Amino acid sequence: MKRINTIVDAKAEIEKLKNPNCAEDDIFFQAMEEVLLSIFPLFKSDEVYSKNAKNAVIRRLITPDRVIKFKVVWMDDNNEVQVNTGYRVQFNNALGPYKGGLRFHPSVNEGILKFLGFEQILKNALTGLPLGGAKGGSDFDPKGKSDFEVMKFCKAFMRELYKHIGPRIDVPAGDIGVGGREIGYLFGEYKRMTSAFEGVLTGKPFFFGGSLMRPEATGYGVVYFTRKMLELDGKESLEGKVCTVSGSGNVALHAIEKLQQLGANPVTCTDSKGMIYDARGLDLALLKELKFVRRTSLEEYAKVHPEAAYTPVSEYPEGAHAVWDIPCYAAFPCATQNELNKKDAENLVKNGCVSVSEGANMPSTTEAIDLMLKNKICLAPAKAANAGGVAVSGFEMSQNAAMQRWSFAKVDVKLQETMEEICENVASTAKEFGVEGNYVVGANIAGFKRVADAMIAEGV
Ligand SMILES: NC(=O)C1=CN([C@@H]2O[C@H](COP(=O)(O)OP(=O)(O)OC[C@H]3O[C@@H](n4cnc5c(N)ncnc54)[C@H](O)[C@@H]3O)[C@@H](O)[C@H]2O)C=CC1
Ligand SMILES: O=C(O)CCC(=O)C(=O)O
Repeated sequence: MKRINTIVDAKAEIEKLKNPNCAEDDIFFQAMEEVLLSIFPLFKSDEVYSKNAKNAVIRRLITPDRVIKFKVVWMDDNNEVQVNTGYRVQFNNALGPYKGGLRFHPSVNEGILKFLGFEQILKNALTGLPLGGAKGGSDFDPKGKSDFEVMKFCKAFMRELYKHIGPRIDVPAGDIGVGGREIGYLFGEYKRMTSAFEGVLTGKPFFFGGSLMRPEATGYGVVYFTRKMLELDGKESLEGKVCTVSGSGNVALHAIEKLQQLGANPVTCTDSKGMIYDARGLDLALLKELKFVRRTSLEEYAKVHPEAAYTPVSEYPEGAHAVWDIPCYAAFPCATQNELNKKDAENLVKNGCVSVSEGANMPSTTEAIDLMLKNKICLAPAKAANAGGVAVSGFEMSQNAAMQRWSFAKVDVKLQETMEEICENVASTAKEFGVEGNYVVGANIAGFKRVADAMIAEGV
């Protein structure tokens, strides 16, 4: 990359990196563009990054070390053969072993995993732990599959993946569609294939090496980050405030749990079919039963609580999402990428929302981010706000390596410290680069600098 003097130079260089023949890469490009444009102040102020083209840090950073793609063949309950595609994108290991989740969802393709892997590099750097960045998964759809089918798929998936991972090489974890159940099946097969009982996956069930609090970590971490961000920005705390949350999976339900513990009132959650709005406050025990045990739709919630409103996705005007139209003090998008668009951001601003904290990876579109920042919403970007999950994964790796088990309280204290340190680091980086209060730029610069310095130090 040539020397970049202006934002126009930066945009022109980024344009050259686009792959016009691959629509799947659009989402990866969205993630990359957000980062590269927002680290522009760094290029202007620090010659190591802007002038030292021999290191080609940007080109090296945006190109995955390798993309592993494999066939997964398994038998369903009718003894029919099923074929899926499996992937692992090992993106960058400048700071430590490749680390990042596995996603099982029909939308999974190489572009989505490249976007998630790229974000993971900078997120992992922000934790301060020795972790590189990776992501993987499959287009397998766990919805409607029996427990036995999920097990057979996981085992077939690991029979290919095990060749490429290891506790000092690459340590996968969960993401959408992959929780404790799936990690348990994957770990069982890894052990069978290698005879090694080692910390090769995180998010394991507690009885064979999982860390206490890993299931809660991402959702709790988002709330800890938000609490600190509001304090630093001199805003009122979350106590007694109405909050809106999207999603109803691992991240969303644990964010709701922590919000309730801090005295806030989370009133919404969503799944791919619709939204629950319960103004009296959500019945979390019921949500956990519906989503973690019965694995069923949110529509069931309204059958138990007819006072709550259920809005199916189909009933809402095109281009906006019902959940972001509910007035709130703080919003927590915790479902999936690009679930909060410009129209949604306008609704949040109109209704006086003070902060938006991204529990999901890249839930806000570029236009939504611009609009929220322009309107002075405190925006906690995913790579900082949801880093609690991978941080506790890092703690799980430490416990496994030392053959130790830490208490829930110990992990909780370390998680709170980590989220507060990330928040302070991001806030002070933004201030240092003249964009005080802009956590998006602060997170991108702070994460990028740590990885880039390691890449420059290791040479080409
Ligand atoms: N599990 C973890 O530790 C971490 C997860 N994340 C991110 O958080 C988000 C949620 O992940 P999890 O809660 O772990 O997954 P999950 O599988 O437990 O739940 C997924 C959630 O996303 C919703 N969802 C999925 N596709 C959707 C769609 N097309 N439209 C609307 N809703 C949809 C589901 O209804 C569900 O609420 C994802 O963006 C994931 O990458 C980020 C950091 C760590
Ligand atoms: O725990 C991990 O290794 C990764 C979690 C993850 O996939 C994420 O942070 O998006």
